[in-house]
Amino acid sequence: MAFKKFSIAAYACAEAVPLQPFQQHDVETTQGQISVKNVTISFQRRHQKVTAVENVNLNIKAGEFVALLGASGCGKSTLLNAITGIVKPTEGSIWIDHCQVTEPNPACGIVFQHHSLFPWMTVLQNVSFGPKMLGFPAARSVAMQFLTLVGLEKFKNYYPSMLSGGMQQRVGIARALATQPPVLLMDEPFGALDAQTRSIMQEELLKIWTTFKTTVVFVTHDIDEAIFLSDRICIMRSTPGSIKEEVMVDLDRPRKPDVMLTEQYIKVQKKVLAAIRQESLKSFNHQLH
Ligand SMILES: Nc1ncnc2c1ncn2[C@@H]1O[C@H](COP(=O)(O)OP(=O)(O)OP(=O)(O)O)[C@@H](O)[C@H]1O
Repeated sequence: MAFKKFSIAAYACAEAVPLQPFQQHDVETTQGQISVKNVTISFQRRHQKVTAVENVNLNIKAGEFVALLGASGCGKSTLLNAITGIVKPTEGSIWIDHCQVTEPNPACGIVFQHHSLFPWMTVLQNVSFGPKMLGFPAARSVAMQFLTLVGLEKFKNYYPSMLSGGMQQRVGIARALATQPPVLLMDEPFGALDAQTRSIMQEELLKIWTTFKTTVVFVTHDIDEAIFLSDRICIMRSTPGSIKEEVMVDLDRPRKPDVMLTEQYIKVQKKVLAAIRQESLKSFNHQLH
């Protein structure tokens, strides 16, 4: 299937041809390399300057699954929003495939905690909206492929309000992937789901990622979620937010929930727990004062 190159200037400068859908895991992914260079992000809050993120350096390989893990308020969402181009770094720069991010750009698909589907559109209309906007030929059939990928092809004519929370998030994932972005940014996408649905969605996400090997940056508070999903966990420290430690997750793939019972998993968990607990206590005390 051939797709037009994106016409939006921010993405066109990468001179990238969008990934083909259903790219296999064993095919080496070359797009979606992220480079965060000396990034500091400050906000003006009334008369006070708030530094949300300070001097962050992070390199993410094409096709890598990286979790940003940290206590509430440590700057995870701010960093993610800077990668999307929604927030501008006060200092430093962010690059995707050697193209500097200066504005919101279609190289990144985004999934938030609360789905941001258009309530007046059907599931299919929601998923085909992005491809249509980017001028893809056959936007509807591309959208159908991604709906099939998340197992919701039978619900194409439903409106979002007719779906469960887990189904709405699946539509959100299909919508984010339908423009075939080299990077998928996920901000606590399963945070509002119950434990059972969340666990199923994590497995589903890994299956989708295995099929469509995009780079994923996944924000979460949840240690087990970060370990189960990712190749690497970046643990953030608070006030101001920065990367305290990186932990490699060298567990075999494909992963099933029972990986959590293995010695190897518990070893990674202990490492992450030790780093995060120190930071959580610090952040909690800071919020109290
Ligand atoms: N637009 C803004 N204006 C002012 N301050 C902001 C803005 N966005 C974020 N902040 C501040 O920056 C800090 C980091 O916020 P951010 O939302 O990135 O943290 P987080 O780690 O994602 O938190 P949570 O896990 O609770 O969502 C917080 O102190 C927050 O109040």
